[in-house]
Amino acid sequence: MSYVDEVLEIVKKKNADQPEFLQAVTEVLDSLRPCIDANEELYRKNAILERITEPDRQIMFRVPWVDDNGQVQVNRGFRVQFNNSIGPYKGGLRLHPSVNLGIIKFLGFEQVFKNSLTTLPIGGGKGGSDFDPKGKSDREIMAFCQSFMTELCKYIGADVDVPAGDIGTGGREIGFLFGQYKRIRGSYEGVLTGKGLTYGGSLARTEATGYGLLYLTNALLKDHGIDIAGKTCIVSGAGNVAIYAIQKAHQLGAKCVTCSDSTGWIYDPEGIDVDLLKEVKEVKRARLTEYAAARPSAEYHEKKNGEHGVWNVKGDIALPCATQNELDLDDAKALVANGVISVTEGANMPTTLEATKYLQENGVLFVGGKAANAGGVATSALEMSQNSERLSWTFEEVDGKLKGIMETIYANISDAAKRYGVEGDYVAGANIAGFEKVVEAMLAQGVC
Ligand SMILES: NC(=O)C1=CN([C@@H]2O[C@H](COP(=O)(O)OP(=O)(O)OC[C@H]3O[C@@H](n4cnc5c(N)ncnc54)[C@H](O)[C@@H]3O)[C@@H](O)[C@H]2O)C=CC1
Ligand SMILES: O=C(O)CCC(=O)C(=O)O
Repeated sequence: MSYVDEVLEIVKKKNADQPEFLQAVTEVLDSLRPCIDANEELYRKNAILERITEPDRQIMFRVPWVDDNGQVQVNRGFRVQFNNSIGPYKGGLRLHPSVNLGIIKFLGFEQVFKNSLTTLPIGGGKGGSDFDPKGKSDREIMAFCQSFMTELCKYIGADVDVPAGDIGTGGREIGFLFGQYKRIRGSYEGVLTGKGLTYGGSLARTEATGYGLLYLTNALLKDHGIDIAGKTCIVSGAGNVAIYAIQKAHQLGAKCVTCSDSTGWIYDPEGIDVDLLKEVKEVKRARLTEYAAARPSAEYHEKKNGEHGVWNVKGDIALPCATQNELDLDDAKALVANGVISVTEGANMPTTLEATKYLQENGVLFVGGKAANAGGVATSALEMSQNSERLSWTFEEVDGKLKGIMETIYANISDAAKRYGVEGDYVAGANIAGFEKVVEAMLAQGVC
């Protein structure tokens, strides 16, 4: 049996109840085959695959907090510190009722490769809670964040582990978490990224994941002789990533005609109005029905199970920016039938394994989230640099570095795929390029 198959079997046995983690590991190890085969003896002797698929540590804790009725609520908190071979653990905190250990492990595992691709010195980790921020008052959010950080603060630090935002964790939550860390540890340090601009945040971090997604998409299309200007984009999600992806796509001359949230989706043939979307989602934290009510050109569709939603809309460029496994095989078939040119993932693992395979086999240019959405964490690393030197860079400086990083990521994943004889397979290219750097560091640091 090959080394990859042996380790896949072990991982499946050890983590049988964690489907998302198994999906992420299967995708990575399968696509690493050419690289592993070329170095099998060395990697096997050093148990590289066994070590890279097992987190350094998994922390789970109780998060008690008091709601507005005086009732004590209890949630479960997680931080998975996956691999710190190339830098301190780095990755977001997800607050969503669906969060469990397997989901945090899949996200932490992906973060190891993604962070390596950024070219910056950051290891991989992820955390979160099954707490649902929807419908909570600001005081309830603060109570939860303070309790969560009271436990988490024992395990993190500017040179140890630096959390950030993800689904359900935005500027408001990062502020409450930072305040509690400072209060307990007595240290004013860059322990979180995505901070407000008055207390150590970086310009362009809010925009970075969405902007970075478009910088990479543009580099991909250019390399294939395609002009992004004039193209139609289909976008899912209506949160941080989706909003700034739409904004940058419009700046580049494309038109985004859809967005979605967990209850429904919008088709707006005149192009999504970003200012209105920001008002509805960032300021009012409301549903997309409010967007439709204020915009005569928009149609609102209630989400129905089994329907393709935004993936049925005809477009050239698909940008999944909501959540994992939101684009399945049937959706992929609908996209191909409608002539989609590219799919670049703003979310983490939004496309199922079967859908990815179908898109690739049908000639769609496909770049997975580890490369395509790396602009967020890359800019977080730039925030860490600014905190270390006690300086703030201009928006143009940060945005310029972000663009350069995304273009380098595209060049590196494209080159890695070519080196291993799988030209144009950007999933394999990203996994190989991310893996090579981490493994070199692991080998240099001995058995740990
Ligand atoms: N915020 C960041 O810097 C980064 C985020 N990501 C990933 O991007 C994705 C989106 O994250 P954010 O925009 O930050 O979160 P967010 O909380 O700002 O927004 C998430 C959006 O997706 C929608 N959504 C959630 N589940 C959905 C579903 N089942 N169907 C349709 N819409 C759904 C929500 O209603 C919300 O509008 C996640 O997969 C996250 O892990 C990846 C890299 C960095
Ligand atoms: O900025 C960060 O550290 C985290 C971003 C993130 O969670 C992600 O890349 O999925």
